Amino acid sequence: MLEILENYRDGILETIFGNVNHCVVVVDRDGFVSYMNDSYCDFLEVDKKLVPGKHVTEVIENTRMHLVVQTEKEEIADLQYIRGNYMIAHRIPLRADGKVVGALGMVLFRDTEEWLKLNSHIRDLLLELETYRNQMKKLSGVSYSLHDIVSSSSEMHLLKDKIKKVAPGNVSVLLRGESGTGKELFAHSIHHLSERNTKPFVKVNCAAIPEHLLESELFGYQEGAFTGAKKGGKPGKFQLANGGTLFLDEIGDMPLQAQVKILRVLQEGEMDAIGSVHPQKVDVRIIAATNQPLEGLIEVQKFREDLFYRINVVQVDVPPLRKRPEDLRVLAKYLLEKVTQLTGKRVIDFEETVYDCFLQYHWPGNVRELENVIEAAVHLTSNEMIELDDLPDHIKPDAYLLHDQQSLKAIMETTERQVIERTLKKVQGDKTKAAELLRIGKSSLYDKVKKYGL
Ligand SMILES: Nc1ncnc2c1ncn2[C@@H]1O[C@H](COP(=O)(O)OP(=O)(O)OP(=O)(O)O)[C@@H](O)[C@H]1O
Repeated sequence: MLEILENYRDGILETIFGNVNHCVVVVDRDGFVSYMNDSYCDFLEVDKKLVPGKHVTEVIENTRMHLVVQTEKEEIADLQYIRGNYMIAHRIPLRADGKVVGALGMVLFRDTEEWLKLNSHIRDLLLELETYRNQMKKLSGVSYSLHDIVSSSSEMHLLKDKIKKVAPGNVSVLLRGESGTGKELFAHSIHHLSERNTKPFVKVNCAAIPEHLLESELFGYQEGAFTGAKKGGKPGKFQLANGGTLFLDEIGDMPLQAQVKILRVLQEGEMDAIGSVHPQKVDVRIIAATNQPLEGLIEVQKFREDLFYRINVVQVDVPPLRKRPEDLRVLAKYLLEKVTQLTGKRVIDFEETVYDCFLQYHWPGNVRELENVIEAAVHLTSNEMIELDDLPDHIKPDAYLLHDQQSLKAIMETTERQVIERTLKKVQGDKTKAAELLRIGKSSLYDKVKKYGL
């Protein structure tokens, strides 16, 4: 057996994988393609002879093969956004002599349509499930699950794994991260994956409710509690969420008085509606979110330390978009499809220069800002491909050159820095590849990386 494998390795690989309908790819330890079968080459429309030796990220859109070699963890039946649709793929680390030497990737279904066709017998089931899911969303107020969180970065992958682990329990979760990073999507997903998912998911935006109304919003009131109180009283968000999950968004803006009351509910499981003399039992799971440094608010006595420890049982940090450039392409495509479906306008993709521009911009408003930029571009463009001209000026790389009165040397250096930074991001920090792409010597690239502190 060993002899056959050693002498006829390529022939055997080709016989096993070459004749199957599935797409198969093998990469080495550094993520360079060692083998790709005919089905995969045909699907990607690439020349089979040119593929070996290329980095897998250059050949396969949104691939995670190079990451699987690093994480050494298999990914089974993962959804991967490619050529305008989701395909279903396995990625398995290849081990030899106790270490990972590469990875094997197999596409089980090239798109979700193929999956549905091949599985006509479960199609009805899927449709039925979808109907129930929609009904449940309406009943419980949940509109997103982990599947709706589009990403291809390892940071988000790890985060989703963490969510899957903490969701089933009853522990309080504190979601931290800049505005627009997707904290609310994670809150929905936690509820969706918990045993409480048939019960309500209720959101309170602590920053949007005026301070004097917050308490009655949270705890409700009894009839006649104050002048102007509604007949029959009004239930608060805690009562509405009973048995389910209460999502306290922007918890850093919660007034101190309301914080004391919330703490009591969390500690004793009971609350008082305004004007009521009898405490009421409530059972809610708390998920809180903030983009403020709560520790700083504790120091200036705007946030209670005891409440902080109660809600911060598990902390989930959602990274800003600029720290996960691998997500930009998949997110941009996903959001483009979302926007075009709503507007009905046919726009199919972005020019490569637009993706480059997205990579160099720092996205202070994160995914929400990306969505707004794409929405505006779809409205402005007259083409099927979004071009640089369709983007707002402030995110374009040359906006700096047009608006700033600086010396030519300073402008050239800024441009050089941006180009190097962008190229390094594109090749995941591989300096040899970056030097090749920029057609400069490796030592020259090292000097510039040092000079600009990249
Ligand atoms: N990974 C993602 N995949 C798909 N859509 C996303 C993703 N992340 C964010 N979004 C979208 O971006 C927008 C902002 O997300 P969300 O409201 O969850 O952010 P947030 O962190 O809660 O913001 P804020 O702190 O301002 O409340 C929403 O329209 C959401 O659907």
